[in-house]
Formats: sequence, C-alpha cells, structure tokens
Amino acid sequence: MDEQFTQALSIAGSDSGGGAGMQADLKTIQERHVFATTVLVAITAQNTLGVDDFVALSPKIIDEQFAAIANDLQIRACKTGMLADVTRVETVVKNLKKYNMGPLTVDPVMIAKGGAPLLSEDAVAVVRDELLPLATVATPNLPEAEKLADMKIQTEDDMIVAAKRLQQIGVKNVMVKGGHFVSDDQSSDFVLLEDGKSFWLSAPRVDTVRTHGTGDTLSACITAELAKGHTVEDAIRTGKKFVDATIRDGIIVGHGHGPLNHWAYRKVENDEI
Ligand SMILES: Nc1ncnc2c1ncn2[C@@H]1O[C@H](COP(=O)(O)OP(=O)(O)O)[C@@H](O)[C@H]1O
Ligand SMILES: Cc1ncc(COP(=O)(O)O)c(N)n1
Repeated sequence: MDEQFTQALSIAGSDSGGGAGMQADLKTIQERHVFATTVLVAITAQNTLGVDDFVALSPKIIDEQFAAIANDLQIRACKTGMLADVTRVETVVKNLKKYNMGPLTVDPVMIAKGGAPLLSEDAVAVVRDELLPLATVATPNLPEAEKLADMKIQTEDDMIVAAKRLQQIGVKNVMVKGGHFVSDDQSSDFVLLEDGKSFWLSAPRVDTVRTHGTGDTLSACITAELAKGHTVEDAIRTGKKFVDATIRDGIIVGHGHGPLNHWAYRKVENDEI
C-alpha cells in the first residue's frame, strides 16, 4: 500500500464569519501543507462583531464523525477547540480514548473575543479533569488559565505558576498565552515542556483589534507540525511565528474583531516581511 499523506484532525465549532474555530483550523493546517479533517461539535452564527447563536451537534453524529475518520484515515495529530458543554466534552473524551488520533493539542476555548461563552460554566471542570490529562499540549489564554489553574494571573510570574499547576493536572506541555496582557508592549507566551525546560516566546504587540481566531490558528499550526513528526518545542516555536505573521500582516475583513491573514507566513518563509 502506498504511504498515506500527512493528515491532522480538528475537533471544533464552526465560525460562519470564517475567522476563528474550525475555519481558522482548516486554513492554518492547509497552509502548513497537512491534510485537514474535521469533527464538527457545534455551529455558531458568528461574525467579527460577535456570536449571535450556536447549536451543539448530537453525541450520535459526533461519534459517527470520529468513526468515519477512524475507519479510513490515518490521523497523525489532533486538536480540540470549542466544545460547548459537558455532554460534548464527554463525547469527545470518549472518542479520543477509543481511537488513536496522535498527539492531542487542547485549546481550551471558553469565551469568544467579543465576550460570548463557547463553553458552559459546568464544563470547565470536565475539561480540566477529563480532557487535559489526555493532552500532549495545552494552550490556554489568560482567562482560561485562570479558570483551569484556579488562580488570578496578573503578572508574568503568575503565568509560570499557572503553567506548573496545569502540568500537575496532567498536561505534558503547557503554553500559557499572554495575548490578553494588553498593557504590555510585547505579546509574551510562557512555555513549560514535559522535561522541565521552559522559555518565553515574545513578539512586539501589534496594535490592532483584528485578532479573531489567534488561539485557534496557533493551536492548529502546532497540530499540523506535530502531525509532521516535529518535536513539541519546534511545533510551538513555528506556531508562534505563524500566528505572529497572521496578525502583523493583517487584512481588513468585517467591522469588529477582524480575522487574520492566514497566508502571511508564506512571506516570512520567503523573507518578504
Ligand atoms: N496584538 C497582538 N500582537 C501580537 N501577538 C498577539 C496579539 N494578540 C495575541 N497575540 C499572540 O497570539 C497568540 C494567541 O494569543 P491569545 O490572543 O492570548 O489567545 P486567544 O485567541 O486564545 O485568546 C499568542 O501567541 C499571543 O501572544
Ligand atoms: C467556533 C469558534 N471557536 C473558537 C472561537 C474563539 O476564537 P476567538 O477567541 O479569537 O474569538 C470562536 N470565536 N468561535
């Protein structure tokens, strides 16, 4: 049999506005030259101004999507994004335990940039206790890290403490993203790896509201790089450079928290920006 082309899986919600969620994952994984597959968990009616409504899909169709993929495709790495509620988190956890979908990156999506909840309050504990222990990498933003590590994060030292706490919960590698520290002129993320190595990844903060889908894009890029067999450290470093380019070389789409330029990293790789 011919060798299969590299495939990755996004388990997430759809953003009708095209900037975040499943759509950001598909665009990013494609840009990294990995074949993207999907398990759709929820559908949002959303644009750059906000989330108007969403519906979560039934556990049955979520199970069936996993089974269809597992019965034919060869997934090398996967990620989770919006999971909506307790039932869907539990359904996804069950399937991730049943099938081997490669290293898992958990982007513990809770609240959209515009403030709409994308995960019910009671599902936070299920993400922490059942999903995070399955993760090879977790990429919480500051509010998510606060909830999962059960602490306030006001300083960079707090980010380090939160990463350590998350590792104690069972996540092997943690990236606490500092995008929400708007007072800082750098956007700095703290990375704590399984072997104890830790480092900061910083980039000058871009003064823009066009950051819709940054977390999805970062975690999708990490997933694509892990699917190729790269190390966690290399995948995270590429993810940071990729998302930074998408913000820095922005495009104007919509009238609110605009989406990213998912093809910007091509120019970085060709030394053009
Ligand atoms: N204005 C910005 N300028 C540069 N980098 C940013 C900016 N906002 C976010 N980032 C980076 O984008 C990535 C996603 O971060 P963040 O916005 O915190 O995640 P989320 O989308 O999950 O809320 C991180 O690497 C962060 O440092
Ligand atoms: C379906 C879906 N998934 C994830 C996000 C988070 O993205 P952001 O934090 O940039 O709003 C979103 N807005 N919609």
